[in-house]
Order: sequence, then C-alpha cells, then structure tokens
Amino acid sequence: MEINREDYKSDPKVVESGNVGEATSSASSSVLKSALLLENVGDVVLTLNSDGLSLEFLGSSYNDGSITSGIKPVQKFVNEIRFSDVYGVEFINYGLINVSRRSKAEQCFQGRASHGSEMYRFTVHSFQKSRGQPCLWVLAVYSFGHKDLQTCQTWVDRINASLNLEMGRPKKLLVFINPMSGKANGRRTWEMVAPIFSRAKVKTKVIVTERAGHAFDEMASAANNELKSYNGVIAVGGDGFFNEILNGFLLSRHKAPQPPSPSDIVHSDQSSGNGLFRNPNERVTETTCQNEDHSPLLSNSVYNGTRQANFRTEDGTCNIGQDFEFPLPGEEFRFGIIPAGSTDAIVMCTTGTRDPITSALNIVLGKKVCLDIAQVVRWKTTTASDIEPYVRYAASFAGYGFYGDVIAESEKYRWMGPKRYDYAGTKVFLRHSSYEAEVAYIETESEKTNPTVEKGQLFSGLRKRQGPKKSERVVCRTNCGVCNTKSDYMSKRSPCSTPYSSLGETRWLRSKGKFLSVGAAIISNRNERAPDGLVADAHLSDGFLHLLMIRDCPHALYLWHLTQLAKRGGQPLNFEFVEHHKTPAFTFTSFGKQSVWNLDGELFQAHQLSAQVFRGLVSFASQPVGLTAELRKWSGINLGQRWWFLAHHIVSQEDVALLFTIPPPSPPTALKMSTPGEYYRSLPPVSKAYGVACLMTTAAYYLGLYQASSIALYYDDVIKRFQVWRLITNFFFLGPFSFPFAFRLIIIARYGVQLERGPFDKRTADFVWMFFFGALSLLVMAAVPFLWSGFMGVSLVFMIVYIWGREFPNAQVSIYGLVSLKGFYLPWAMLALDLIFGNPLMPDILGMLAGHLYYFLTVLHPLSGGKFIFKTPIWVHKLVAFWGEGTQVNAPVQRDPSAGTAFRGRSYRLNGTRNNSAGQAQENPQTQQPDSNNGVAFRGRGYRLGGQ
Ligand SMILES: Nc1ncnc2c1ncn2[C@@H]1O[C@H](COP(=O)(O)OP(=O)(O)OP(=O)(O)O)[C@@H](O)[C@H]1O
Repeated sequence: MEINREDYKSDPKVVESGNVGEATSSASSSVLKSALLLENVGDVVLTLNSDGLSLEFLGSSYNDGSITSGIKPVQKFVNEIRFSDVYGVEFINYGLINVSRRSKAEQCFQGRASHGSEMYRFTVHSFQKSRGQPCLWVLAVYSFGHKDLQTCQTWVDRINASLNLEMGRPKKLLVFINPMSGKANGRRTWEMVAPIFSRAKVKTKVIVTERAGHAFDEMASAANNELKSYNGVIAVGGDGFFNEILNGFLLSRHKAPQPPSPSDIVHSDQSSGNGLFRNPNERVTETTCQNEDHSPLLSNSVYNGTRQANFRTEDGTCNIGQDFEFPLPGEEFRFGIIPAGSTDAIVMCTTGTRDPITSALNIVLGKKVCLDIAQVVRWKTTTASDIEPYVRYAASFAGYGFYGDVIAESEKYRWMGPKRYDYAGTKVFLRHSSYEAEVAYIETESEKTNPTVEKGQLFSGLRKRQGPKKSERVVCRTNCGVCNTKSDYMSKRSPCSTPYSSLGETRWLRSKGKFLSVGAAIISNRNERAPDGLVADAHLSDGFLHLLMIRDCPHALYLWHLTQLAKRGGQPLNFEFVEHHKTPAFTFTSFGKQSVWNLDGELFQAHQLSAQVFRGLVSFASQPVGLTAELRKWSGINLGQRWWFLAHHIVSQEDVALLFTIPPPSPPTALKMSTPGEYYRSLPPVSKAYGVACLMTTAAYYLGLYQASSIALYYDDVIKRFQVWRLITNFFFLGPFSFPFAFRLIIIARYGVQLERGPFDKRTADFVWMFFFGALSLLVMAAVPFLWSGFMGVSLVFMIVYIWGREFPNAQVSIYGLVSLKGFYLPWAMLALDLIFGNPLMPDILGMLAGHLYYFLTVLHPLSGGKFIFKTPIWVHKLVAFWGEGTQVNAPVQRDPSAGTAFRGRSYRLNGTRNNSAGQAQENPQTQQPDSNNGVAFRGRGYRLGGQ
C-alpha cells in the first residue's frame, strides 16, 4: 500500500504494515514503520527490518548535517542503520526536538521560526567511521521524536529486542584500571568510555589497581566459575598492564607442555652443519621456581602462603585445584584493552588506532579476533642458578639486548611519562652494547624455500633485495586469509600439545654470535614510533613468531636500521646484519655480558630461555585493521603500483574498488637502493660541493697530509702573516673521522640537500650567498675572543639545520628513529642532545645565531613590511655563472651555456662577450631573460629573497 507522506507530516503516527494509525507494539510483526521527527533532519519514515533501521526522508526540512542531543553529531543523512552498528537505544523524556540548528539570528534573517517541537524522544546509539581514518570510529546518535509515548516505547522495545539477537555481544565484563598507565590517566580514560558500556547495557565490575601485580593476583586467584560469569576481561591501561592480566589468567589455566630448553636441542649429525634436533631422551626436570625477577608483578603474587603461579605439574602446567578447566583456546571469553598506556602496540595492531572510544565500541559490539600468544620459559636467570623452568606469556613482543635495555633504562625515568622511551632509547643507542648469544629456531617451509640470510654476507650493509614469497607480503587485515586458514597441525592439535607437535621431526637451525638485539614479534607491533611495526607482515593469528636477530654492526648502520623502522614503508629488515626468521619456537642462551628480556614492555631476566607460540590462544575484542584502511592512508600511487599491490595481496572486492576509485593515494615510501654513484650524481651542486670538501679535508687530515693547526682560524696569522686561507679552510674541517663527523655530513646530505631542492630550488646563487653570509657572520662572531673557535664549520652546519627548521617547521623529524618532533624544534632538540651528551654548545648557538640573522634579514623583515635590502650580490651570481653548476632563474647574469664545471675556462670573461665555437657573440648578460629551459621564473615563495 502506498504511504501518504502528507499524512505523516501532519500527524506523525506509528504505521504498522502500511496502516497510518496508532502504534502497534507487537514484537512478532517483522516490520515496524513510523513517521517520526529526526533531530536536525526533519520528518522521516523509520522502518525496522530484520537487520537494521532504514530511514526515508520526508519533505525538505532543513538539514545541516548535525544532531544536537548527543556526543557527536551525525555527519550526513543516512538511509540505513544496521543493528550490527548499533550499540544501544534509550528512551528520553518529553522534550524539545530541533529540526534546525541555525541560530536565532539566522532564523530571523531568513524569516523562519525555529522548526522544533516538544515530544517524547528516543535515541539510537551507533558509530560512524571517520572519513580520513576509517579505523577511527566516532560516536553517532540519532534522536527521534513522536507525540505519542507509546510509540516511542514500542520503538525502544523493538530495537532492544533486535539488539539482543546480535551474536557475541558481552553482557558482563571484568574491568581492571591501571591508574598509573601512560600519563597516569587510566581513570579518566575509563570515565570517558564508561557511558558507552552503560548505554550498551553491559554490566561491569571495575577494579582500580592499587599496586603493580594487583590485577595479576586478582586474575590468578579468581575461581574459574567466577570468571565464567563474565564474558571477558578489559584492561584500561597499556601493554604491560594487559600482559599482567594475561599472565594472571593463563599461568594457572593454560595446560600445555613447555618448549624444549636450549640444552634439549642437540646436534643430530655433525655433518649437517646447522641441523639441530630436540633430544628425545632429555626430559625437563620441573620444579617449583624461585622468584629471581625484580618484577613487582611477581613479588606480590603470593596467596595461600605459596607462589601458586610457579607451581607446575608434570606436564608443565599449573594446578591450583580449579573447579573446572577453562576452555582454551576460548572463543567466547574475550580480552580487551582500552588504551591508556605509553605505546599501546596491541591496540594499534588490532583496532588500527589508539582511541579509547573505538576500542570501547569494538568491545560492546562484540567484535572479536584470535590472538597468538607466546609462552616464554626461562631456564636460568644467571649462570650460577640451577636449571629450572619459569613461565611467562607475551601477546606482542619478547626482546633482548637493545629492546630490554631501553625498558630497563626507561624504568628509571617513569616520571617522564611516555617521553622516557625517547630519552632511554637515545641513551641505549649511543651505548651500542652487543651481547654474545646462541639462538636455535625451528625451520619452517618458508625458511627452506626462501632463506632471508645469505651466510657470509653479513656486515656489508644493505642486503640485495630478495623477492619475498607472495604469502609473506600479505598484510594482516579484516577476515585475513592467512589467519583464518587453519593449518594442518593447528586443526589436529589438542590444546595441550605443543604448537608444532604435528610437524613430525622438527629441524632446528642455529645462529650464534654477537647481537645488538634478539627479538620475537608475535604481532606486527605497530605504534606511533614504528608506523609499520617491527615486522609489517606479521599476523595476529598465524601461529608464528618473527624472530629478529640484529648482529653487531657499525653505529651508523644500526641508526639506519632504526630510522627505517621509524618510517612508514621503511625496510628495516633489508640489511645484511638483520636476520629474520618466521618460526613457531626458538631457544636462546646468552654468554658473558648479559642484558634483560622485555616481554610486552615488562622486564624478564633470563640467561637461558625458550619460547613457543600458541596460535589464536585467546580472543581479543577488536575488528582487525582492514587493508582498506591501510590503503586510504596512501595517496599518490600510480596505476602500475596499484596493480602490483593487487598482485601481491589478498584483497576484498571493497579493496579493489577502493584501490581504483579513491583519489590517487601515495605509495609507502620505499627505500631507494641506488648505487653510490647514482646517489652522488643526484645531489644538488652546493650541498654536494660543501659535503665533498669537508670529506676530503678530513680524509687528507687522516692521511697526515697537513696539520689541523695549519688550516684553523687564527686571526693573528691571518693579519700578521697574511694567511688568509684560514678564513675559508676553517669551515671545511668538521673534525676527524668519528660518529659526530658522520652525523654532520649526514646533516649536509639531508637538510642541506632538502633546502637546496626545496626553498632554494633554481636559486643556486641565493643558496651560495646563504653560505657566504653564514660564514661572514661566524667570522665576525669568532673575532670576539669569548666566542672564538678554531673551526667554525660545525656552526655553519648548525646554521643549515636552523634554516631548515624555519623553512620546514611542520615536517615530522625522527631523531635516531626514536623521537618524533616537528621540524621547527629540530635545532633545539639537537642543542638539548649536545647538552645531555656533554658536547660543547657554543658552536651550535653561534650557528643558530647566524641562521636566525640570515632568516630575519631575508624572510622575517621583508614579510613584516621592511625593505628587502638583502639581495644576493651580483658577484655571487657571477661566481655561480662562472662555476656553471646549478640554476638561478632570476639571475642578473647569464650563465655560459658551455660551462659545465668550475675552472672550466679561465679564458672566458665573465659578464662580457666571448666567442663560442660557432663564433657567435655572447649577449649582454644584464639584458638576459631566464633560460626557458630552466623552467619558470622563480618557483619559490613570493616573499623570499631573490624573488623578483
Ligand atoms: N596501581 C598501580 N600502581 C603502579 N603500577 C601499577 C599499578 N597497576 C599496574 N601497575 C603496573 O604498571 C606497569 C605499566 O603499566 P601500563 O602497561 O598500563 O602502562 P605503560 O607502561 O605506561 O604503557 P605501555 O605498556 O603501553 O608502554 C605494569 O607493569 C603494571 O604492572
């Protein structure tokens, strides 16, 4: 039957099966239809279907796209709200429903009164995906109104009944809050999301922890029957806090044989080289463990007078006389995190964003994924202690060496909040400690066919790119094909078997040497510092660890590896000193100097250790990040790259559509593997010349070709002995070969080059003048005895950093791959680092002064209306023209087209005429227009110096 819209508008009533009339609240009828007033939209016909609500907009009421009564306005008029996206419905009392949010002034001006009326109301709570970042969910509330109370109540009841049919939504949750997480805002984070739980009618028992280890004790001592009454446990905190809860849960409930200890792995055959097998006769002695950890988690875990978590049975499991066994892997009982920590890597890898609201919505909507969990067994803490197993679980990462040292160091600076990781990371990086260790790991099929390490090629820097297997490039995503495929051994295994027991005879491979770090990533570990994570293609639930062994290597290469980690699309594994193996288990033994393990950000001391991963052991409340979301982040990839992407990833139809319809996304920036020659040739001329001059000066000093004192800036010698070269040469010596020297050279190659290619593009003379001006200013400053230094090159380099910081104030800069800050703060951050490391600050300060003076005179002063008097002198233009390198589009002198290199033709007269090979006369340079081949006249900003 056709519906008369005018009837709806004049007398909005509930319509059941097409009848305009009174409300019928029969829950049995499948379709409910009413004419209602939707806040900020107007009259709509709302229809309740089996899978959601559909809205039909009636008339032309004003819609400005926002809704008032709620948390976040609805962005646009939607036609459908699916129940899977609705987390609650509430009846609200009689009150005003607005149709327009226009101000009174606007309404007066437009001659229309406020379009709103008083009526009974109910709201439907849902969410919308953020446009720019689809994995970020924002709350959306739809407020409907009707004159009839019964109509509203019918709607609330019917929607509630439909929501009750939604599968897998939690009814009751145990919530632990760590008030000390991150910036100590655990409580506030919970207060922010608690209304979502109450609207979704999820009962919560909230425990605010009073000390480290509190949540562990609560979880470990809870009876299984009691835990069963909950649908899951939520941690409001960081990864370390989640780890505590996970261990409290699993230690007493997960029953599985422990992995072999390092001494269980024996050489089967001397001739087989690295082939190692587990000794079948060896049986692990299991005893009550002593607590040698400093973890507060363990020191407080005492109940019933014993450390129950450490009591293990013959099969290596704990038995604390539980009432019944907790099913594991448990799909119904879920874990969840409301992020409030410092890194929140687990949340980043599962929901794709570090947003408490998104996580809360994932929880109440019953989203679930399976997570691999690693069981880590310590056999010895120190060389003196007896062999004894001690078990811990990790959900994201287990790391030794650099990873452990950073956590150990950062614990001393907890008061700094999340910044402690940056500070501690820098300190540990500079310490550059390496540790002797042996690692044995199970060989997998992919290892056999695609070994990632070519033996004997270590330390040669970048590894030749090897075509990784297609399966290894698949990014974990919604409905991930890799995670959803149960492998043979996984489907056959019982919960009590080892993860690889059905592999038959397993072959162990071994790596021994000095390592800067050894790490096992269970998931990709994306976080704000490492946007792609440690291993970009690690999966949430494929039953594998990614073993990363970073062999001892030069400082600079390690820095390169870290910077690759810190950038999106980086290739941190593509180095010869990085070993990467995908494996279900490994063992580890350290020798000599020891570091500490980091398990999900918690310290764990172990001299001998084994680890194995259990596939999908726990359920986690989240919908994993879709590839779709990843794709949206890219802008600018070309068609070829899109096809490449399709060819190498398993993608859904939605992804394919997106890939070819979204505005051109950008590619993940791949590491350019050009040859040194290509790299050198690609450098712009001024930075290249200065960098090469500095390198050659230091190389000549290293070879003993001159004394440093003979090129230093001594004014006495300049004036009395006329050694004028000192005024120039002092700028080219950046110190002997050392880390600081390399660092300064990198500054020239990075920031100098960026300036020359960016703001100084096609303005070579202006860039040269910047150097001249800087050098002149520094020479003047050095005339003051208190400010004098024999070599002012360091200050000149710092001036480059300062000017770069002013030109690129919003660029994101990563220092040592650890600290991320805006370009504007870069010189200040470098100054602070020099202060911390005890380096002299005067050269930096002088460089900043020279840089500021230059920037003030060329940009700030003209911008503020001052006269631009600081033009690049004509003689600099002439010099550049003579040099024949670079381009100055607004040059008042003509470059000799046949000049290509400096000192090319002393016979050519500058600024004059000359005969070229064709015997043609040179035009007067002063009348020259820019060479059309040089592109447009002045591409830079209008206010910059040198602009016409
Ligand atoms: N009430 C408490 N007082 C002090 N420490 C606590 C308390 N409750 C828990 N802890 C401990 O705080 C440590 C760190 O917590 P959490 O992981 O939440 O924050 P974070 O370290 O800042 O974040 P992330 O692990 O993401 O880097 C955990 O080891 C946990 O045991």
